[in-house]
Amino acid sequence: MAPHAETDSGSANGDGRFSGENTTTSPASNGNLFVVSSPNVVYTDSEILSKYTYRTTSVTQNGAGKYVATPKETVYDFKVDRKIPKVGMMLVGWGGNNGTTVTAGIIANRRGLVWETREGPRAANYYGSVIMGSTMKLGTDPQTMKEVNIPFHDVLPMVHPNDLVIGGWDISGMNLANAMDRAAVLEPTLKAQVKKEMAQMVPLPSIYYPDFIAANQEDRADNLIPGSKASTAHVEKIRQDIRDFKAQNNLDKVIVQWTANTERYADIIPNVNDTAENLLKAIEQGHEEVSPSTVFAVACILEKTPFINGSPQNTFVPGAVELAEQHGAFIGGDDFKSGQTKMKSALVDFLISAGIKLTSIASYNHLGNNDGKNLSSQRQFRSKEISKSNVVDDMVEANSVLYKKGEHPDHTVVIKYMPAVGDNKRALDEYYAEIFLGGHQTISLFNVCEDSLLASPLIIDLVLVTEMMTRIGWRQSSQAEYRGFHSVLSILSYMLKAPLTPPGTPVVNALAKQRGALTNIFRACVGLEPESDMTLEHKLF
Ligand SMILES: NC(=O)c1ccc[n+]([C@@H]2O[C@H](COP(=O)([O-])OP(=O)(O)OC[C@H]3O[C@@H](n4cnc5c(N)ncnc54)[C@H](O)[C@@H]3O)[C@@H](O)[C@H]2O)c1
Ligand SMILES: O=P([O-])([O-])O[C@@H]1[C@@H](O)[C@H](O)[C@@H](O)[C@H](O)[C@@H]1O
Repeated sequence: MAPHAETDSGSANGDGRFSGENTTTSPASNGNLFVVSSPNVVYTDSEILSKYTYRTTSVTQNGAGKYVATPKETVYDFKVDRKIPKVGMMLVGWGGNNGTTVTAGIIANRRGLVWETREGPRAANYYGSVIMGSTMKLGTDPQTMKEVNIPFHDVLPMVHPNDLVIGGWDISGMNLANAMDRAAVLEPTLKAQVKKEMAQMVPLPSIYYPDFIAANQEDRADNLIPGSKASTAHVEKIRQDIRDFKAQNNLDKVIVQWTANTERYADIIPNVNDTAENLLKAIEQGHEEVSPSTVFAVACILEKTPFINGSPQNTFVPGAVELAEQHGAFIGGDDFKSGQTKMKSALVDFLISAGIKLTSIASYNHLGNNDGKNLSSQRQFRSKEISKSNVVDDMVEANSVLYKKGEHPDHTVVIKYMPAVGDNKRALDEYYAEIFLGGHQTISLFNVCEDSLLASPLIIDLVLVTEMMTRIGWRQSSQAEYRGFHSVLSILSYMLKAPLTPPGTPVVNALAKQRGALTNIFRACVGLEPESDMTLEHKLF
């Protein structure tokens, strides 16, 4: 690859900051903060081209049953489209606690709002967003030997959330200002500053198949597309809604997220939803087992609009995954990982990788929002119980020193609906473990999660990362065409409880590994090695 060249429109300033072009209204999205000086990285007006050597270790077993570890190198070419597009975020369940909260939060940030609270003034921020609120190590200053860390958002030319155009659907026709009041999440002094704008926002009518969510949701359902089961007409209506939203707002692309109620699991039925062809036929025939979320997924796939499932149900039945692969459309899920489970995946990772034998997890919470009301119905709770329970599997299976094959900690999940606490979920967890010489360690946690304020930044991260993935191409040899990543975006796993992965690939739930994958894939796209904590430069001199 030719030595890296900076074009006039993207040149390093005197201080080495790279002032990229295609700036938008938001300062933080104003190109990259840095430039990579490498023969493997080329900056053009429209692209970042990098050659990346991916180093892994292939492990086999020899005749004597001994592992043989062989270092492997694969050279990839990555291409990043540097033009930051105008992006729409369409939420299914826009009138819910998460939908109203994330909408108010983006408006507050866009306008730089400050509001009074009992503890004094508070200013809009994106805390809790890994992309907007965290940093990554770029490298080390050779003079000072100190780490240089940059905002995560600056590693690639990503969209700024302030620039997102927001819309969506809800079975409740309440405008966003009244729905924000219904959610009872935000301070009145903040609501007062955004309610005028939000009162103009009214969710599009949506599809409602009563059997998939709790019966106690029926009283909200006053904003419906006719029809109480799947149909091709429903798919086409949703596709048209997406096209209309894109045209009305002059958007380059749209990302759709499901933040509507948790549905019951759909049965996987041969000749119904097991293949793409059967699923489309089942929808055409109005099969009762096709859920609203799967209809939305199919509509988005056919519209080549990325679709992310923020709830725990099995939206992506095998036929939906196959359809996404056939159409080269991005899908991702499942179930935002906001508070109790995020803590669990970090704590379990720490305990087991410290050689402490976790033997039981009691995971209880109660909450009083509409999500909790929906989950008070057993079939909807079951969807959540699955996503909250499976999050430790990979960490347990990876440690054969502590756990025999098939052995795992006891794990129970309890969720109770207690209206009085509203959106401020109380999570009570007990982690019980065996330690040295028959000892025990008991960790009890009381974790008050303001659920929508924790989930809303994840909705933003999912949109920003998904949109970025639509602008990244890869190939394995210079003769090949660039392609997109696999349709199933497992790179999103850090934000999700039950990560969806390409068929046949393993699920990684360990939080540090998930963040490492996100960080290092984005670094690779600008030709940088994975973050290494070896710091040999501080040890070998
Ligand atoms: N907030 C969190 O911490 C968190 C974390 C993980 C997952 N989740 C999941 O996110 C989802 C939303 O959470 P929430 O607190 O905003 O719930 P919510 O009940 O306040 O909002 C859900 C919204 O979806 C609407 N809806 C239901 N069915 C619909 C359909 N078919 N089409 C369009 N709209 C529909 C409802 O009217 C409601 O306004 C839930 O499934 C929840 O389990 C939330
Ligand atoms: O905090 P977390 O484990 O990510 O998950 C939350 C659950 O604890 C809560 O009971 C449920 O109502 C929310 O939708 C969310 O799933």
